[in-house]
Amino acid sequence: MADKLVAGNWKMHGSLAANAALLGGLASAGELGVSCAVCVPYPYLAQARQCLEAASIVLGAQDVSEFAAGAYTGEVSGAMLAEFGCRYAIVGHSERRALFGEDDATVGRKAAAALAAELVPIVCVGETLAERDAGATLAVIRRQLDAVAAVLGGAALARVVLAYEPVWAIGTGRSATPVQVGEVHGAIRAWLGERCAQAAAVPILYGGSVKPDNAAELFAVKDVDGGLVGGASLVAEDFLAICRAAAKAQT
Ligand SMILES: O=C(CO)COP(=O)(O)O
Repeated sequence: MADKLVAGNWKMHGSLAANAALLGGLASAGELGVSCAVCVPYPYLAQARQCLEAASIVLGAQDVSEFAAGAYTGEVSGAMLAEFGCRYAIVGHSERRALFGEDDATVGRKAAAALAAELVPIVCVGETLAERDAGATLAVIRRQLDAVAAVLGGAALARVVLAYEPVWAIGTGRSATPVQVGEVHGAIRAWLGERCAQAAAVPILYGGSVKPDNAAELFAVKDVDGGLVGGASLVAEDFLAICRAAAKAQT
């Protein structure tokens, strides 16, 4: 079985001083026994790269432009991120969808742009509470995934990471239950199986209030290949505890 992947999403948090302490804590942890990434704000990529040079933790960005280059003020291309040592780029995070108007098609184009720059897109999908209450969870996720597949095609799905992040579980302290997570991850795996020969090898992460005290039970769920961690990734001991829980779940 491939290593689980734990990716921290710092969101718009940090400062040079705070990052130095956090990254120093991560770097001093030694071998984690799991694949691990931190997705930091753009200006801190160079700092994170330097601090994590000797560590096995890799870098990611939290977004990427759908465009390769040109007159797109404020945008950052995949090639730029690759130059700064990024391996991953989160695309379609629910905060980008809800607060910055990214629609399903845009998310698909961003995933394609990441792949074109040889980055691995971490494609986020997830339902709102209203959608869950209306019984629309799987339909919403299928719609979001279909839009990505429409741009990428089936074969390229083998090169992405998917992340199920129920919107109602993000930053709320209310994680989805293992049963809820298992149902959606199973549906995503089945969706992959209809499109991609390597469906079993595509990592499907869970995100939404992953903490040290619930990580083990979430990572034990079938088809959960790791986590996308927000708030807890800002505290070195918490993030490392989550990584250790993932490593343990592999064995
Ligand atoms: O949005 C998330 C990761 O991308 C999850 O955030 P929290 O872990 O803070 O709930």
